[in-house]
Amino acid sequence: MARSSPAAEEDIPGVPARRAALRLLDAVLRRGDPLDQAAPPVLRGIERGDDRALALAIAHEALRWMPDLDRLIDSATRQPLPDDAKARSVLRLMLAQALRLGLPPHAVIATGLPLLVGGPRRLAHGVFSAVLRGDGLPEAPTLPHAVHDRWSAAWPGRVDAIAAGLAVPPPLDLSLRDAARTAEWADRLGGVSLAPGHVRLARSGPIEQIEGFAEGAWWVQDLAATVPARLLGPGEGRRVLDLCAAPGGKTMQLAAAGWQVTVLDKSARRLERLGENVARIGLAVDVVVADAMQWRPAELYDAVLIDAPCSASGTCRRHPDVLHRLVDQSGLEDLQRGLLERASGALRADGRLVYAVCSLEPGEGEAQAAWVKALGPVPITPNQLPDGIAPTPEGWFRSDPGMLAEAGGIDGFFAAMWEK
Ligand SMILES: C[S@@+](CC[C@H](N)C(=O)[O-])C[C@H]1O[C@@H](n2cnc3c(N)ncnc32)[C@H](O)[C@@H]1O
Repeated sequence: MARSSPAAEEDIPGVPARRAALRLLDAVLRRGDPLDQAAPPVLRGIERGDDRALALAIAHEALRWMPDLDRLIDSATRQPLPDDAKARSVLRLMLAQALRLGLPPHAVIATGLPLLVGGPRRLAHGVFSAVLRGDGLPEAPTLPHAVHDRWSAAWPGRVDAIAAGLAVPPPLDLSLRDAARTAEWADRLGGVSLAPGHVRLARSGPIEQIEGFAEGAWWVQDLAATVPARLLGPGEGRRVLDLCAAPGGKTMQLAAAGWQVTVLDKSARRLERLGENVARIGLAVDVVVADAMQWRPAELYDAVLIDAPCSASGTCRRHPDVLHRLVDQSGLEDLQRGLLERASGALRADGRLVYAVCSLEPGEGEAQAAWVKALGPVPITPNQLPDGIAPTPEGWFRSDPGMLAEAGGIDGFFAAMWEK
């Protein structure tokens, strides 16, 4: 049989999406790029929205289940493929499609093997078929070794629940512009609410098609990420500094709650997105593009919210790439302390400071909160948190992806509050 040329294979429908998924995997594993950052240039050449979504879904599931997929691959080869072998990556993607996305094996083979032009296609075909004849994946993904060891030490007894929380892609959480209409929107969208101003939907797909998007009735935001702004309560026209604000999830909550918001971020590009988001919701804020470590406020604020840059490991349900990119956090931890000092300086007397990170690393959360000595702690109360989550004994908020399992889970987050 004549071998088909690479160009002809590229024409097979579905191959470009798989090729894009392979490039995404490569960007994360080889270059350490965040998937969100790698995706736009990789997906730009793919015309159809559903193909772009498929490429992302394949990469997500391969990263979410990678240690388990690797174990299955190794169980079906006499000589283990090197970690960075293209055939291993292609097999991870093929198995993620068959075992996680439920795509028919013949379609997976037809669109997967063309990625191995001139490579060990026969071997890949054999391994794929052998794995499909086996027991498949466990109920919960196995965490990469380094992550498992670190979280076992940090959260004794929680690591299995955290891994179980990663087993399925999370639901879609919406924050409402008008929290007084929570029951109405939950009903209209067929969702459930776990806190005022929050609606959770089981569905995924293009968010633009969900009712209320065009009129700016809501924005997408994980339930855990809504806690820091909730802690500050209604603004009643008072002034808040939203430090490290882009792309603006917490900004919109604060503005919708009646705060006069000044947002600051060092990324002009991310602030552009914040501007679009805020405009869609019909809110207005003052914007400062600056490095928070250099900027000096002209006046003091009634409140400051720091949503500090961090490892983002708490978002591993939505962004499984963070499991494979976790690096030395010491630089970030220094920056977080610097931001805490700067923020205290921007607060007026009696002003409140909230510090938050979407991290499961205690060094970025609990240790930073314990380090703050110059301000008076304001313990978080149970009614400030979603039902089912209690404040820690120190009066902080700590969530992890194993919590609220029956209700669809929650991201890992930390928040603490002080008064000057
Ligand atoms: C966790 S994200 C903020 C998410 C945002 N608060 C929200 O709710 O949508 C952290 C942000 O910190 C910004 N950032 C990092 N270092 C900074 C610095 N030194 N000064 C100002 N912003 C910084 C990043 O550009 C990024 O937008």
